[in-house]
Amino acid sequence: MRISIARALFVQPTLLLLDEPTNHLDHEAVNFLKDYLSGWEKTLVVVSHDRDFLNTVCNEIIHLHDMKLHFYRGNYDLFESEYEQRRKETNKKFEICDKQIKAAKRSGSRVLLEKIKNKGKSKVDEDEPPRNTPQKWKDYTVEFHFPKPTELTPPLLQLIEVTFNYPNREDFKLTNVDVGIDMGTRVAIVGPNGAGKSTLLNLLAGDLVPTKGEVRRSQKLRIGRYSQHFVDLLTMDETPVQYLLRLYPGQEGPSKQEAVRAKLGKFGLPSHNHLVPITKLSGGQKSRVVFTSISMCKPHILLLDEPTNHLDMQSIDALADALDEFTGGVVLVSHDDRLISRVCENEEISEIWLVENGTVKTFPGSYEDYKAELDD
Ligand SMILES: Nc1ncnc2c1ncn2[C@@H]1O[C@H](COP(=O)(O)OP(=O)(O)OP(=O)(O)O)[C@@H](O)[C@H]1O
Repeated sequence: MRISIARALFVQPTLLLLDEPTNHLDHEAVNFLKDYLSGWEKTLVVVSHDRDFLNTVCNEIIHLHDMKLHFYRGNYDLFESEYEQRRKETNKKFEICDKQIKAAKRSGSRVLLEKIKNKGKSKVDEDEPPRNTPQKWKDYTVEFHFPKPTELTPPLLQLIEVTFNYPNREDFKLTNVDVGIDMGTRVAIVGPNGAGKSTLLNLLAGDLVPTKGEVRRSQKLRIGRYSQHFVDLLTMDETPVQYLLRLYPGQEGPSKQEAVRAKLGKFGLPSHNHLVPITKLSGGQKSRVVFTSISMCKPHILLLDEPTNHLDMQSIDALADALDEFTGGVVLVSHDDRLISRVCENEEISEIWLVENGTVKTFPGSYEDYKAELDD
């Protein structure tokens, strides 16, 4: 990511187009990019889910809503408050019109009903308000949910005095790694790019085997994992419904297919995408299939590596809400400030693991303290 951004900036373009530029960048690199782009005098068009980044570099927001582009002046915070205002005003107009239509129907006055409903339209449909009468604002809702896991006796997962290095990589080694996860644990793994955060997560998951030391894992432990690797591993020629029914055939209810579709819908995958091959879905849509699958495996621990890279802001908030409610353990590697802040909100139950200089230490402070230390 650093290389492709450097390449784009180097040619000093008149129009700079950036698609999720903060994905994969560490805190320092994001700060550099924010400063650099704040002084950018030419045109910049950016797609990003990074609220803080948008607040710093943007002075106009284009919002795609209800199949139309809506233009807002100002940064993301201003967009958000104006959006909310537009939403409230639209719904208020809709409610007034709806009340008038209901009152006219009750009165039995067809003339009055036509007058309200028929502004600019010749045919009156009793049940459907015509398109030019005020419509209810089309809200976009998404709800993530991870079911309550069965209780297991602690410790759930432990790395004891672990050392790890990749074959033929003399320049990188993790040593003296001593960490543990239990039900209710909230951990954010932080550190610079290339420090070993994903490596640590892979050691916890059992995908990598320590060179030295011990891994203790509760026998019945189920782990839910998210990373780009898992998105790439989806079977692309299956539909989301086929894929999930193959993994989890025992669905309850009269229709197994409908049970799976209801879950996909909650995770924000529109229904017209449920029955098309996964290969035709966008990155964000594929990641919703992975999240649905994680939820269906009823995990005790969630190991999440950059889960927000393809998610929109509403979905990031929905993920944060779901993690908040989840009673199992959560270990998160993310460059998304907002998500880490949410996961580590309660300092009593959360920990920051700092991966740096070849080892892992618990940072003595909050995530805000960690960021302040980096900014000094
Ligand atoms: N499969 C592999 N084989 C050899 N070296 C690897 C492998 N995977 C990662 N590395 C190296 O191990 C080091 C740590 O990588 P890792 O992906 O764990 O870092 P990270 O902290 O997650 O980085 P980032 O923030 O950029 O995602 C890097 O130097 C990387 O080049």
